[in-house]
Amino acid sequence: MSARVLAGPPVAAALLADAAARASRLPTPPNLVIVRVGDDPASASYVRGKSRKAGEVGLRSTVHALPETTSQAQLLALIDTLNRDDDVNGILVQLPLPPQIAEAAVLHAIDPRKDVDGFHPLNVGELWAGRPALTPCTPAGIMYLLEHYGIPVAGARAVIVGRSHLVGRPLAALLLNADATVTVAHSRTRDLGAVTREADILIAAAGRPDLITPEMVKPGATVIDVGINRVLNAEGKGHLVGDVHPDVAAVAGALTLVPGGVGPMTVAQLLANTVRAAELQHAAYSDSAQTDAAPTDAVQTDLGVAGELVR
Ligand SMILES: NC(=O)C1=CN([C@@H]2O[C@H](COP(=O)(O)OP(=O)(O)OC[C@H]3O[C@@H](n4cnc5c(N)ncnc54)[C@H](OP(=O)(O)O)[C@@H]3O)[C@@H](O)[C@H]2O)C=CC1
Ligand SMILES: Nc1nc(=O)c2c([nH]1)NC[C@@H]1CN(c3ccc(C(=O)N[C@@H](CCC(=O)O)C(=O)O)cc3)C=[N+]21
Repeated sequence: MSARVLAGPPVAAALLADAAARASRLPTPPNLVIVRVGDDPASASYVRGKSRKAGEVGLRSTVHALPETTSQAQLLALIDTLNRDDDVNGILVQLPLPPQIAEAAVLHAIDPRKDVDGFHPLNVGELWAGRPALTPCTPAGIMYLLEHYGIPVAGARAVIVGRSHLVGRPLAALLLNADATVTVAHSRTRDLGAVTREADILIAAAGRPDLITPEMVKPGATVIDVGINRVLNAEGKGHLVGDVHPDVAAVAGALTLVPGGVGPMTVAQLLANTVRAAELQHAAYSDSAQTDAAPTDAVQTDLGVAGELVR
């Protein structure tokens, strides 16, 4: 048996085409600002990829590359400026940050309506309350991929390996909201294989090459590989592998590959979130114009969250 490959790029293209069409109906092209601190080459390369894709679908994007020595106060000052700038629709601060900057302080500071990563505590809370507004890109991209390929989620047993704020936790919320029965495993989980073998849908997001081996997978299960691990081959050349051993393809019913699986979905979902944020901001502005309220500043304080519930 050989598993069906759930390819990411064609599905990402469909999501991007939809985002581009929606963007073209807005008065100005949505504007995404990406902030990165330090000179990690992998991080710089992701950011370039996101920015290039933004241009391809008719969005504007700006990258702020700050030095490794940037203080927390300096980063917060930049975020404050971006929050106040009505021409900025989405703000993404690339993680991880250097040790002198507290991640939580930064994520709290971003205006929740511009929080295209969905990491602000308001957006996290709304997601867990079952009222998702702006949702984290990798988990939302995985849900889109499952839906596109017709993988049933309601009633399914879903097991996520990894509990990060970036992937594992928000994905658990999205799967729960979609009526899956969800288990979240992590490094302290006892007998990981016994847990993962229960899964109809198994998501590996641990950042450990070959963590998921064939005997850990129920025959016919759908396996989603989120891991991005740079490893050296025998000739000393670097390449990317996921968290799932290649032999899992003989057991699984369907699976994603690395590269070419979840990664492109993450980028596409980021741009879809940017368009969504811009749509909500424009709708809020025109609603307030109808009621003669004072422009933007008043609107900004009246609105709670970047979601459906502001309507
Ligand atoms: N494709 C994409 O678009 C994206 C890919 N990634 C990739 O996904 C992977 C995970 O990223 P991220 O969530 O940020 O990583 P983190 O390092 O923040 O979290 C890893 C999680 O995996 C758990 N874990 C680690 N080792 C094991 C193990 N042996 N058994 C069980 N659980 C384990 C950890 O457990 P504990 O909490 O106990 O420490 C932790 O919860 C990385 O490879 C990253 O590069 C990330 C974002 C986007
Ligand atoms: N605030 C924040 N938001 C993020 O979403 C975020 C982050 N920080 N920090 C780092 C992780 C990682 N991440 C990836 C995005 C795209 C690919 C991607 O496009 N991967 C391609 C391969 C790319 C290559 O070849 O290098 C693929 O899997 O096919 C991978 C990983 C987003 N992250």
